[in-house]
Amino acid sequence: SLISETHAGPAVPYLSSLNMDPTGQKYFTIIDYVIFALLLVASMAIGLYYAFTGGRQSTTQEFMYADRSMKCLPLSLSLMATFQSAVAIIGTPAEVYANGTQYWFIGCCYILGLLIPAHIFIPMFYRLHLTSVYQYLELRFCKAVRICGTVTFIFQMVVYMGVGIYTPALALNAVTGFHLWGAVLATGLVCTLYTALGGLKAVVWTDVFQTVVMFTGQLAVIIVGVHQAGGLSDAWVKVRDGGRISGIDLNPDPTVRHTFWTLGVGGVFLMLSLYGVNQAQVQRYLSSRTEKEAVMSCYMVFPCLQVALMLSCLMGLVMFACYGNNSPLEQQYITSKDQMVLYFVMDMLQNFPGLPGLFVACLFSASLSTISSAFNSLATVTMVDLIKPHYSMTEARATLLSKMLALSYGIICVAMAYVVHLMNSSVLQAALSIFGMVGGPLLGLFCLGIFFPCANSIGAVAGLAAGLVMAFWVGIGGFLSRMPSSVQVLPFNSTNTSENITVPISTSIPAGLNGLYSLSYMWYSALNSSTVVLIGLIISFMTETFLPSNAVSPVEHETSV
Ligand SMILES: CC(C)(CO)[C@@H](O)C(=O)NCCC(=O)O
Ligand code: NA
Repeated sequence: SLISETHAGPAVPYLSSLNMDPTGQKYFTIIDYVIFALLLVASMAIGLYYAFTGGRQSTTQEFMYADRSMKCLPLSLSLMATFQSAVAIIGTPAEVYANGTQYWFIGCCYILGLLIPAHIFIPMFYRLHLTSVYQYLELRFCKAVRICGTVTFIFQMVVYMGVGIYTPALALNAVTGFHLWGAVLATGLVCTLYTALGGLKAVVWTDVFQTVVMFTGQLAVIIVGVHQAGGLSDAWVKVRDGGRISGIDLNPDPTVRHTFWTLGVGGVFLMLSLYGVNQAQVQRYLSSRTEKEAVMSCYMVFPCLQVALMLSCLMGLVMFACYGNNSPLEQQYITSKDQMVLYFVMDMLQNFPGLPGLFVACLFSASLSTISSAFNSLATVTMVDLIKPHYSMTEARATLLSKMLALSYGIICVAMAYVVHLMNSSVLQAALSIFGMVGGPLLGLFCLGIFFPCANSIGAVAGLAAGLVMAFWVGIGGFLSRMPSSVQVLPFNSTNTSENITVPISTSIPAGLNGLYSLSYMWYSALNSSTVVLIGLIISFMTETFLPSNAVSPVEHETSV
């Protein structure tokens, strides 16, 4: 069976430190399993519904772009759900518990991070009537640049999918003994099936359903948690006295992980790469009935994201109100920060049968909605950018092939989960770093094309390559140089967060390379996209000057806009 109720001893070594109640109260009850199963069944049912209604997914237009007939409300929920996975649900509360509400200021970057896509990227892409966002790169530069863009995107989403599917399964396994690979396979299978059968319509409508489950689960845990902490005012006093309510940190030092500048300004570039030029999102904009509706759906993402952010930050505060500085991590009931939330849920909600199940459904909803969007967008770009230009085929065959591609990406996703299993990092920072390291250069490539008419194809390819090299150099260099401290347990026992900050300050003005390596991961998008633009411009200038002009052949720039 997929779900085992007993622990596999040696496969999960840290379970011995879990201090399991001998009566087994931290295990799932049958109601919890039923609720989890219901989530999978309902998602599957939505997929089947769209497989057998409408055009029955018989054209690529329907499979990839929902016949370009979507309305703004479902689209906005789906846009939010795409990059809101179990990573955010688990990672944000753990971050807020340990370091206070500073991370909440990331909400500031949503303003420009959505206004710019709504008024610059969406109108342009929508009017070009693109089949994939990378087609723009061919219109602006040449086919080679398009293929580079597509391959970079595939890489980004495949890695991200691995993190997305593995995170909830791992946390669940560590805290409840829920079978790790059973959970990975169950979600991978269900998600692949409804995506391959129901196309974008199924993906969007399951996203809507899953968003509701996600918000409900979080809200339920917060309400019960506040009750357990002794009510609202008691909870507030505890988090305030524990120093978890952070004021705005205006420290301009770009190496400090979370300040107003890294989150509010660095975050804008992150948002642009996700909500401006990422195929998963652009596909949704392109599938709306009108351009106005596409812009509206982008606007509507703002309140949805704020609600999601608020719920996950509140969860961290409630956790602090319940545990104070006696974190389960410190007590060694768990082994990593990412297990905190589930431990909290299992610990506090024991007497509320069904609630742990609802929260697990919430976690998996968050991940299913992310992975399904990834499958669909990956199948789309592989078909439209890599296969169709080279092989002519009938519509029926193209649709069948797209469905097969969605299935294949499902298998790749499970394989990636295994790769992530071999690595070990804080999931929230890992996911946001991937966005910055691979999404950042892609953002730079689009900006080079859109804002700099003088850039040419050679410059674009060279710029993208330089951006990716910079990304991996700084990203991996930073990861390795932080290795020792990232393994250490954070100082939970200090009562004041400002004490946590003063420790590293003495060594925080490193020279040369170390300075670059200690750059906050929130600046990765900005750094890498600027690198692409800068190198792209320099190389364009050099090739225009030193090569005969017909050697670079820049294509007419956006004549149709
Ligand atoms: C990407 C943002 C900042 C905005 O959508 C947020 O949803 C987030 O922190 N996501 C983390 C990655 C994830 O949840 O998979
Ligand atoms: Na999601």
